[in-house]
Amino acid sequence: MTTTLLEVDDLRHTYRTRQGDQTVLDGINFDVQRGEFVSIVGPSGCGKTTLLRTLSGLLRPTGGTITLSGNVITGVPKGLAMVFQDYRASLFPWRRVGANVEFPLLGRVSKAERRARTLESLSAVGLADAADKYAWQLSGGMQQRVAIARALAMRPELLLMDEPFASVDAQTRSDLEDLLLRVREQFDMTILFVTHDVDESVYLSTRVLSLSKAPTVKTADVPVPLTFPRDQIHTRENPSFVETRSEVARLIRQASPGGLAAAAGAH
Ligand SMILES: Nc1ncnc2c1ncn2[C@@H]1O[C@H](COP(=O)(O)OP(=O)(O)OP(=O)(O)O)[C@@H](O)[C@H]1O
Repeated sequence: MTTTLLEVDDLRHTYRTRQGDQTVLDGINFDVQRGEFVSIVGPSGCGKTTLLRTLSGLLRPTGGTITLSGNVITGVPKGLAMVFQDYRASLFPWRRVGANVEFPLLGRVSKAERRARTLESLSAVGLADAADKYAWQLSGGMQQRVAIARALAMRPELLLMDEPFASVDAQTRSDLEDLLLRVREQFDMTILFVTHDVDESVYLSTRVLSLSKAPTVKTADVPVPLTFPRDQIHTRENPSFVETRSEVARLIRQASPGGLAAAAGAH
């Protein structure tokens, strides 16, 4: 039986600046069921980050409602964690890895529980031995694994990820994708994942939502007809993968005709 974890109803956001108003989200509707892995794709600047910021309670939308586990979000909700693209800005470089993972739990759970969760989360991302290192001593991919461990330690019902693998090299990215699928299963998490990468969206997800350019609406809700576990070679060769990736790529192209080439005036 599926149960709804997140409900987004007619979500709207207009930035009010000195240069004038800019409507970014223009009535977005979707639900996420518990256990789903939903990716969001759309043209650059369409408001994906704005959407995640409203979902995380960091930005109050100018219209619509967001409900998590039946509660309307009015501030930063419990049960939610977020991983950003820029791991350098999200970790404290001068703190040890263990202290970074533990940080959001301070004042929330007992010391023994913090220790246990930190160890479990770092083990899950393959960094149990790195707890005493400083974050600055780690590679980019390892730092992003620490950021994932920190999110896991919070035991979130919903994990929001904003292009988390966009700043690492291709091999590290594949490794992180597979790691994320493993920990999702181990921790029984629901994930909402923003990415620019069509292949990544299909590889990871149970469903892909595509957005138009701003003022932004949802243009399609594409189910991914692939089972888990997934495999970087075989899944990507699967005809269902190839077909779904073409569909998502077409949707993005339609949303942004000409793409960057048109924006740059290229022929
Ligand atoms: N704090 C803000 N004040 C005013 N305008 C903003 C603010 N944040 C974002 N915007 C504008 O809102 C629009 C959407 O930005 P947002 O970062 O949400 O898009 P995005 O889809 O995540 O972009 P990208 O794909 O390039 O990462 C952009 O035109 C941006 O300039």
